[in-house]
Parts: sequence; C-alpha cells; structure tokens
Amino acid sequence: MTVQPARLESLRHIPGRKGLPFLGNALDFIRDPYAASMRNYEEYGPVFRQYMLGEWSVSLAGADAVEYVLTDPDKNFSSKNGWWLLKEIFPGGLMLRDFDDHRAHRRVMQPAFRAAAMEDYLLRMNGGIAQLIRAWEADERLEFYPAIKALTLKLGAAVFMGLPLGNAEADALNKAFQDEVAASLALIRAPLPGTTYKKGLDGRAYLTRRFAEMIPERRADPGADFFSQMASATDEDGKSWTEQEIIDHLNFLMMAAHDTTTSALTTMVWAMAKWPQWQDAVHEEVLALPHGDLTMKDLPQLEVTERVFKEALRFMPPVPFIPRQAVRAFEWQGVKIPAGANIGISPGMTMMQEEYWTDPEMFDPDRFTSNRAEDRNHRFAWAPFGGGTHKCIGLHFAMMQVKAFTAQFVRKYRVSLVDGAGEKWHRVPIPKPADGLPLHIVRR
Ligand code: HEM
Repeated sequence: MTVQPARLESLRHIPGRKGLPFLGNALDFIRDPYAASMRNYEEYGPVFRQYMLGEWSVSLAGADAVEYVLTDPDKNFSSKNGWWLLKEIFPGGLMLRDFDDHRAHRRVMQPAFRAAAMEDYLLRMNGGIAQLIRAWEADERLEFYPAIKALTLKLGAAVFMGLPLGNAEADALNKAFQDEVAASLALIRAPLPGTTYKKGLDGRAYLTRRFAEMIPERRADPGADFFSQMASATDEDGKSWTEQEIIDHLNFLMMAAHDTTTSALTTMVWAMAKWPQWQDAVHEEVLALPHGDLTMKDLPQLEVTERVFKEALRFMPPVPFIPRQAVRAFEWQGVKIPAGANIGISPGMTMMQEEYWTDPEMFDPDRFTSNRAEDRNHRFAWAPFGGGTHKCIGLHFAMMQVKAFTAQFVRKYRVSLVDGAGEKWHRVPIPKPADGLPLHIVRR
C-alpha cells in the first residue's frame, strides 16, 4: 500500500525537537537510545515527534502503545513501509509484507517451524556446536563477540542453507550475506563504487544467483534445512512459491535470525561472566540432564537457562525499537496522527520502565519465576520478539539455539571477564560490546 509521507505541517501540533540540521537527534540516539527516548518522554509525554537523518517520526511510549501498534486492531500500520531501510536489500521478506499478503506468506512458512522440523535443526546444531566450540579449547582468552558471530554464521550455513559444516563455498556465501546486512544499515544509500551499499547489492546479486541454482537440487533431494523446507513449501491450493519468493524469504530469514541471536548470546554470556552465580546455576542445571546430545525433551528442563536468556533479552534487546508507517490517520492518547506518519514504538524502553519492573537496571533472571512473573504486569511489558501478526516467527528456534549452545558451552568451559571488558556497548542498531568482549576461558 503506497501512502504519501506525512508533511511536517501535519505534525506540528505534536511536541518534539528537531535538533541538528539533517542529523537531527541521531547522535544522541546512537549514544544512548533509551536515555534519549526517556528524556523526550519526560519532557513531552507519551506522544512526541523526533527528527533523524532528514525524516520526522512520531514516537508512542509505553506498553499500551506497543500493544496497540503491534496488535493493530484497526489495520492502521504498515510494517513494509516502516522497515523501508530493508526494502532494497531484503525485499519480499515476511516483515516487508502487509495484511492479507503477509498472512498468506506467513502461513506457507509456518511448517518450517513445526516440531518435527525443529528436531532436525537441533540435531544439526548439536553436531555443529560441538565441532565449532572445540576450537576454543586452545585459547585462554577468547574475544567472545567475533567468536560467536563466526559460530552462528557457520551454523546458519548448515541449518538455513543446508550446506555441510566446512563446505568450501559457505564462507563466500556468508561474506555476501554480511555485506548485505551492512548495506541495509548504511547511511550513504547510493550504489557508488566502493561503498558499503554497493557491496551489499553485489552480495545480494551473488546470493540470488547461487540460491536460484541450488533450488532444483533442494527440490530433488530435500534435506533437513530451511532452504529445502521453503523450496517444497506450498499454500492451501498446493501452489509453490516462485523462485524469487523462495530466495527472498530465505535471504530475509537468515538476516532476521543471525545478528539478533548473536547479540542475545553475547549479552547472556557477558552476564554469566559478570555475575558468576548465574553461570553456576545454569551449569548445575545442565549437569542434571542426561549425558549426551540435547534433545527436544530436554529443552523444558533448562528452566534457569531460559530465565537468564529472557532477562538478557530484557536487559539488552536485539530489536529495541520497531518502526511502522500509519496508512491512515488515527488518534492516540487524544493526539491526532496523520496518515503517512512514521511511527516508532519501543519495547526496549518499556522493558526498562519502573512501572512494570522492580529495579529495572538490575540483571535479575528471578523476575521471571512463576511467583514473581513481572513480565505479566502488562501483556506487552516483555516484548523482545514483538507481538501481533508480525511476532517473531523464529522465537522458539532462537530459544532452542540458545539452549543448545549454552548447554554445551557451560558443560565444557568456565568464563570470566578480562578486567574492564564489556563495559561499553553499542546499543543500536543491534547491541554489541565495543571491545568484542574479551573473556578468560578455562576447560572444566
Ligand atoms: C533472540 C533472537 C531474536 C529476536 C530478539 C528477534 C526479534 C524479532 C522481532 C522484534 C520481530 C518483529 C519485528 C516487527 O514487528 O516489526 C521479529 C520478526 C521476525 N523474526 Fe525474529 N528475532 C530473533 C530470532 C529470529 C530467528 C532465529 C528467526 C528465524 C529462524 C527469526 C525470524 C524472524 C522473521 C522471519 C520475522 C518476521 C515475521 C513477520 O513479519 O511475520 N527471528 N523478530
């Protein structure tokens, strides 16, 4: 659905500040997005406008706003136009579809996340993780962020693309994929030679060509991987996706899965190194499992691990802000907001609000125990995976991958922070430690 962007004149009644020419409030936001949003909230109230990189947007603060926009009872909000940054590099992905078209595509993708498929992914993951973390044995000091990023990329090539671990082409495909991700976030968005953006478009062209060549192979001899699932997926009428649709969905899925899980695992391991009582509790829980590979049956037993993961997502959410575009005018908290306005909501800010959480600045996985259940203070108090029709389709997959990794990692290693490590984080676009998170690592 195409809607003309809202003009400044139609937003003037909404309080807010412009900041610097063109940059607007971007520097403040990049430095500390929560502090910047909280300042605006305190000064202007729950509806305010912001200017960044030449664009105005309207922020709606608080869990009620997160619920209203994500559940979208009046079909007011376009995800496709909200996530315009991703439109050229990752077109056709689920998040870049709206309403009936989105629902139809999501339904076709859903079987790739059913229990039987998940069991196969877990098998692949277990083998891959064992092999990849073995390489860390030789180190006494491990820079965790680059190490886990390399691990999730290699696992991704196996689980998403169906390539055997160590496949010669996997590195080239992963490099093209990383170029795409970098380009989707680039400030200069013209395909000039040598730019990040041009490299991303080249990466997309290469992946598109290779995926197209691989589709007949995946159809003829399907394996236990996402690519095979998508190549053979059909809708209610038995119609398959076109070649281009398969490529676009696979490409987007890998992007949606990769940096988010990498970031969450980094936060979790940082927290377990900083507050070792959680590392001990997770270790003890893992030791109580039957020895051998983690199975689907074991996953619910990892209850402490799950709480530590949930708290890591609250503390440092990989997707702290969610954009939409209003496709029609609406009213929120008595403020009229015109069609075409860019809308921003922040599950990240909500997950730090004292209204819903005790001592929100404290890392406290016990807030998720059934007797405290602070996440139930509001249906959208804890929403690191979003909600409504676009709620993360990979959330159980992410949980499974995190448990599969953590179980093997804590069984094999104990980690502590190198002095001063992990003190500074880049919070946007996806959180990562500025120093790469150097850890002391010892074999148990
Ligand atoms: C800790 C890890 C993850 C986090 C925090 C996360 C977060 C999110 C969020 C917040 C959304 C909704 C965005 C919106 O409403 O605009 C989303 C959507 C999505 N995620 Fe995840 N995600 C994670 C892992 C994954 C994984 C592992 C996969 C795939 C295996 C995945 C695939 C997707 C897809 C395809 C969508 C679009 C869904 C739709 O539009 O219907 N994500 N994710």
